[in-house]
Amino acid sequence: MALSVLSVASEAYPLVKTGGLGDVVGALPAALAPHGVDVTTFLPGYPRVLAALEAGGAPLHRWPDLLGAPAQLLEGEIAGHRLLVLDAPGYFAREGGPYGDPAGRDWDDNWRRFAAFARAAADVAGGAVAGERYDVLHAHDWQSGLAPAYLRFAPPAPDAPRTVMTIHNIAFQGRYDAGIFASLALPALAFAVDGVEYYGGVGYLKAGLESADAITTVSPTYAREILSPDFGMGLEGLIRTRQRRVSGIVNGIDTAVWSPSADPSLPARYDAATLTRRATNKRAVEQAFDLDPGDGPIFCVVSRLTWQKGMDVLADAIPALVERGARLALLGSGDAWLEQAFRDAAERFPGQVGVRLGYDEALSHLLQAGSDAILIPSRFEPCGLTQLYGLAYGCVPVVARTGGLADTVIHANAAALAAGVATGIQFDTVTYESLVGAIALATDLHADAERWEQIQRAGMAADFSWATSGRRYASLYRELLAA
Ligand SMILES: Nc1ncnc2c1ncn2[C@@H]1O[C@H](COP(=O)(O)OP(=O)(O)O[C@H]2O[C@H](CO)[C@@H](O)[C@H](O)[C@H]2O)[C@@H](O)[C@H]1O
Repeated sequence: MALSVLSVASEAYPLVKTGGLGDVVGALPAALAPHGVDVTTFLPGYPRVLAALEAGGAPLHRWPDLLGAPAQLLEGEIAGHRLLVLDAPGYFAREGGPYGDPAGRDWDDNWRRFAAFARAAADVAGGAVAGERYDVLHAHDWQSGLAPAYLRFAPPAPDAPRTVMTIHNIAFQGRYDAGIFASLALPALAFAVDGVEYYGGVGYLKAGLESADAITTVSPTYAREILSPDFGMGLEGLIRTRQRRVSGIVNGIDTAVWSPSADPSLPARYDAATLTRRATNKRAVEQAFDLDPGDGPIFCVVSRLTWQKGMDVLADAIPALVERGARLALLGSGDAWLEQAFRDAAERFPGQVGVRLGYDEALSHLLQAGSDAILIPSRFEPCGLTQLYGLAYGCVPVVARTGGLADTVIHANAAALAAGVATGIQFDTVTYESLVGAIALATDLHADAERWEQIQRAGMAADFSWATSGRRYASLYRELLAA
């Protein structure tokens, strides 16, 4: 019998995406359908999510007072799969992004917005909404972290769903003052070390990790790394005590969106047998980033510009990159001082460094299809998707050996090159020396066209579709139900 899952998240591509979370949540329904799992996605009713719903559908449920504001439940579709939306204008009818105003400042009431969202998700999955029944509630990241806690502290119900909490990014934890607890409508006993209490305040991700039946993160290496203080960011103790319930399931890529042979954003489509067509895309990258035309390698970056992503080290390495005859095309947005550092670099090296600050989905596809290599010097990376897109597009990933980057790229050492299995370049520790060393190695390998093509082809032949990981999530859900 088909198993039903409510996938609860603050983003899902193509309706709302600020990063990898959106990609993964958007891909899960199609990834799980072949394994007999029906996924319904549950999203907050941001203006662009509501705009995508067909007008006129009657609400499935109404909350007169959901932690302080009225709300209703609407139904729609996302990429051919079922979608539920929490329409709560008091919380979500705002200009700006999912988490902050148009200037990028976080909303002051995020704690209440995502508590209300999680409360509603727990109601939907827990049987409080007529007609809705789920075997599993799958919560993603801190914005949904209270949902497993609301279910856990609800009165016992015979067919309560099992719960899964997935960590996409442990750096964002949803940590608030103890003063908000009274407004969360949880029983007093929930404010405890093994409940939602976190270092004297309230922790949303912590609450989910403590309450869920299973914890997953998005690569096996990262699942091990978060047991240590360097990567656990304060949650390592809790994760260690629940270690038996933790697993790492690597993200796949949505091949309906990311296939160079069928990508509508590309001037020239291609596959592993027609790699020479990438030259047309490379010319388009040069134009889009005001780079001098040339045969030397173009390194690209598609990233949030933050400390996590090692962007400060990259900014330092730009002169060395240019000195080796390479060019850089960077698309990203994030911390103001990093944006400024890259603007300065583009001014200092016109024709060699091109920078586009902002978010541009189509341009991110072009960069993967026209650049020679993608630089990912992350200090930590739960899985990473841009290296997977790079592999699929013949844009060779140059990555720090951490988290999912370590799990998905085969380093071009002599043995891997001789065996023809190398798919990219890895380097240890995110320092200036190691990054410049990796850029130098990539530039040298690129100069040997035959060898470079072998690396590109090996990456393109690797399977990062959802086939394997979809099966692993389905088995996890089934194990929880059998337990
Ligand atoms: N300026 C821009 N314009 C257009 N597109 C841009 C962009 N900046 C970034 N993107 C896109 O956003 C996504 C980023 O995904 P990642 O997985 O690389 O990192 P992120 O840290 O957001 O995700 C977190 O969650 C995911 C999902 O689990 C984990 O893979 C990851 O390790 C974890 O940090 C990619 O689709 C990328 O192309």
